[in-house]
Amino acid sequence: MFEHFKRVSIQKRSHIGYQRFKHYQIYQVMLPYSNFVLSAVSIYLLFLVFDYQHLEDDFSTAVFIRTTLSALCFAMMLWFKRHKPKLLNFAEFSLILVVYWSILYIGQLAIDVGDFNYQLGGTLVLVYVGALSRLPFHYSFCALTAMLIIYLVMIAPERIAHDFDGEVDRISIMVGLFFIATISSLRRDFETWKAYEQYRQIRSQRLRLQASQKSLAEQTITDPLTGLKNRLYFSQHAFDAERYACRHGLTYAALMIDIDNFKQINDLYGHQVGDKVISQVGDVIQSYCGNLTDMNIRYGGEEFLVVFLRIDKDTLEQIAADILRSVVELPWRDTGLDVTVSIGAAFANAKQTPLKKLVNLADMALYRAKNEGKNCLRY
Ligand SMILES: Nc1nc2c(ncn2[C@@H]2O[C@H](COP(=O)(O)OP(=O)(O)OP(=O)(O)O)[C@@H](O)[C@H]2O)c(=O)[nH]1
Repeated sequence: MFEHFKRVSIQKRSHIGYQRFKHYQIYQVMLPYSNFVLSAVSIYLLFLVFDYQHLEDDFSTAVFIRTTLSALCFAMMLWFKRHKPKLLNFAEFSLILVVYWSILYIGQLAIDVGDFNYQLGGTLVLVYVGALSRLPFHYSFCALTAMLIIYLVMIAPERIAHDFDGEVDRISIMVGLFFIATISSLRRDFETWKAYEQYRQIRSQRLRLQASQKSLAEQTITDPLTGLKNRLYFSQHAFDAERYACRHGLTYAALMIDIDNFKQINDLYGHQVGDKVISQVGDVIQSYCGNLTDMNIRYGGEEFLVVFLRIDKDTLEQIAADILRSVVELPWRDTGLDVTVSIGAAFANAKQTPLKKLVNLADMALYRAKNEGKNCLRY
């Protein structure tokens, strides 16, 4: 128990933690259970039947008070639920007090006609606060205290004058009820905190799981060496890209880029240097194509594929020329390592040529570039 108190007070001190708890209390506790308030209001309205028995001439006043207040409670709770759920605690707290006051007021009317036992309905409101309401403890405690005071001011003096012993009994029962309802509210608060703790843990586990699923999914479509998308990504998105290009009647284009004499680089300088070359060529391609496409793929070992859905021939040629030049200018020159790439390009109308065929055309053009001296662009 002490541990629980300590934990609650530590969490309450942390402002953000407390704000989150408040949010939980409103949206996960108060909101779903707010219809209970309406059932309590219905019971309050049903007491009209007894008003008729007890009040004789003042019956119409009671009818007016009960119907007006019930309508107000219904309307207010529904309105707050819909428009201002954050104020639901305050709304229920106010309604409890107004309803309690009205019961005692009707009780006073009964006293005026000589009936001293018609305010006991007020104790049902105390029971409601302890047993049914989902108000946080500080609201419940304030409401219970206020109700006790209202009773002591409005009803107790007249009843003491009428029946001292009976009223002392009644007040002691009310005080007992006050303590029981207070303790119930406190226990409810602890349970809410506990439920919130569990909810928070489950939620953070779920978020962690979602994040790791997302990063795993990202990893499966990303090439770890270059950070570009891999062939799996291409096969997953090729159909959508093709359909989009067809629907919009686009002429799409593909560049197939392959590092020249790469086996030799591996053999002469080792695989680590080979990896660095692949990674740097990937950076060059990304720097020229990244803004124009998200189909920037490491297609094979030292082979890259770029698909453009909207591009004109001049821009494509400019990009290819920039890539050829930038790869040659890579800082490897100082080490005596010559890095160049060959590029095959293809253009096609999406309605007539499937994307797979476009890629084949680019591949064939790459083959020509390799055969015609490498370090060049061919169609
Ligand atoms: N370091 C490294 N080498 C790789 C990787 N993937 C493939 N390779 C190597 O790349 C080389 C490709 O060689 P080839 O297909 O003969 O092509 P090439 O030597 O570039 O010849 P051309 O394409 O005709 O210019 C092979 O030796 C593969 O082992 C990789 O991720 N890292």
